[in-house]
Amino acid sequence: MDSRQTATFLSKRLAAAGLRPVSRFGQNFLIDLNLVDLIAKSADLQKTDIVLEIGTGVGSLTSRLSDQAGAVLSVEIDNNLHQLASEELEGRANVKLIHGDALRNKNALRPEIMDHVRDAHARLGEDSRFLLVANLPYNIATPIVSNLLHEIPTPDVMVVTIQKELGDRMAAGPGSKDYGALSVWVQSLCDVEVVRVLPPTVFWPRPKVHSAIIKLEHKPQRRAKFADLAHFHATTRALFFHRRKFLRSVVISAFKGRLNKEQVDVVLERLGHQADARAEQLDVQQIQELAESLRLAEIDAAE
Ligand SMILES: C[S@@+](CC[C@H](N)C(=O)[O-])C[C@H]1O[C@@H](n2cnc3c(N)ncnc32)[C@H](O)[C@@H]1O
Repeated sequence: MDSRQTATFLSKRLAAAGLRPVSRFGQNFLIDLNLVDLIAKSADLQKTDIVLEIGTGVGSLTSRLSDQAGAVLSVEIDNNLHQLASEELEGRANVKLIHGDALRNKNALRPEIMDHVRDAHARLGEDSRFLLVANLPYNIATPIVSNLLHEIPTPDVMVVTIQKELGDRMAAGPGSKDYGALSVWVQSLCDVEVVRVLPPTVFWPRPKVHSAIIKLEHKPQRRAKFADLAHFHATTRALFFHRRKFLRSVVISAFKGRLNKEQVDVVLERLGHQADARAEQLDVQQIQELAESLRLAEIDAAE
């Protein structure tokens, strides 16, 4: 089927069930089946892999994942689509569908998700890989990826279709307008690769923006360097919260009540940051060093 035929098929399939795509749920279905294959292929799936998909839709990517992986867990917020996908995927013993919001709130996943992943790990063996492979709804792509990086097990690989602009932010380096807390957070733990930029025409209905298939490869040796990952993430977000302000005043206000101005100055001077430095000029390693020095200064100050 070419893209037009797939779009027609999908719209008929939904119409037969009395449904139409719901824009608030980011229901832009991938209609170029070669790209559905490219997403699955980029994950290089094996029969011992556990795959999480957020946004089952009508189950087209899910069925490919089920063919190639050991276990697939797919979450869909829309009850109508969840029902359609359940019919579509019936009889696939390695697929578990969950109906509900994949997020408990902006900062946490639905707890059931990781419970299922850990169960699958116990079944398939501790050496099995855990992957996120999904055509993500745009509005929750950042919290899904960011929150998963806090989870244990952390996905070994994430292959996701997201808004291109978000992919640019994940991959950006210092000095670029896209560089920010998300770039630092993601690159501190993963290698980031833009696999393919996708025009709106490969989706039905067409979104207003370009998308991209992004591959994130988790690097456990990078993670092992952090004494307190949650503190690092919170500090990174605070450092980029007021992009135009000087680093010194950003740090002073972010650490108010924890470090006084003199203590902040000691840290900044020791790391060689000038009075007019801004967070966006510091590379990932410099942000890591700054966050860790601030954490240690905070512990000293509390003693
Ligand atoms: C971009 S579509 C992808 C659908 C399908 N996997 C595909 O590739 O064509 C995103 C899907 O995520 C679902 N969704 C949106 N918000 C969600 C949430 N918070 N939790 C779980 N699923 C969600 C939408 O209903 C929609 O089916």
